[in-house]
Amino acid sequence: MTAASLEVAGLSAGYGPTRILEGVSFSVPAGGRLAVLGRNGMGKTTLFASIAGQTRRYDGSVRLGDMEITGLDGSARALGGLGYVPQSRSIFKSLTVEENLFVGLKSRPRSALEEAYAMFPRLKERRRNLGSQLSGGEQQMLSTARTILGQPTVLLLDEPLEGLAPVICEELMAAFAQLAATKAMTILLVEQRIKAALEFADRVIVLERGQIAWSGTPAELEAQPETVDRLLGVGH
Ligand SMILES: Nc1ncnc2c1ncn2[C@@H]1O[C@H](COP(=O)(O)OP(=O)(O)OP(=O)(O)O)[C@@H](O)[C@H]1O
Repeated sequence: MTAASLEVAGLSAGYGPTRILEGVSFSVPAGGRLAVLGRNGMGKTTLFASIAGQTRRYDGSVRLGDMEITGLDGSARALGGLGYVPQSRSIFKSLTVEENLFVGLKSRPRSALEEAYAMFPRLKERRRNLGSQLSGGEQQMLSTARTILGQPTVLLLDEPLEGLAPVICEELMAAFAQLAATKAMTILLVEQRIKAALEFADRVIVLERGQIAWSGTPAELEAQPETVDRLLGVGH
């Protein structure tokens, strides 16, 4: 698998009559790592859900590599190579770890499960445990691994570190960095833990009320503490 570029142009989207995103445009080259930052409620999840085809679109377009995916529904976008790991860590709690991973395999051979276990050895240890018996960090690993088994060309990770202990955050970020280094997929990351996000990314966009308020490199953002305060709030 090789990574695909992602191009979002003039995207306005929301829920029913409620417009949340207004004219959002950015692109990520194949193999790029983009951090999407912003305070609570600024539209980060809505952006990912819109790229994944799960909101109402009013205007604009989304391209995945050479493919225009604007008119496709969520499952067609997934088949086209878009991997979405939502904030809710949607795993099947009444299935075992391994059964959850089978769902991600689609038509791939069972042996491909080893890719998931190599990325997250904890999942192998717990492969016969039910989803409901996993810690928050393990649920995040499972949700991510299941999506990655589908070999997406663009991967959206929505707040993977939310509510996790620092040691687990480090483990997850190391796995994401390893994945990014393979250049097998382009990765977009929404994260409230700004330091971790900036260490991971090569580009950053900051959302404010559904629009892009700032974009640049992690080093540029770190050199502008007033921008960080203004757009990301005190305490980050
Ligand atoms: N299903 C929905 N229906 C209507 N409005 C929604 C829905 N989901 C989110 N919103 C609204 O859209 C706006 C943006 O929310 P969104 O979850 O995209 O923000 P966010 O930046 O991801 O926030 P957080 O960091 O808290 O996850 C908020 O005002 C929110 O109340």
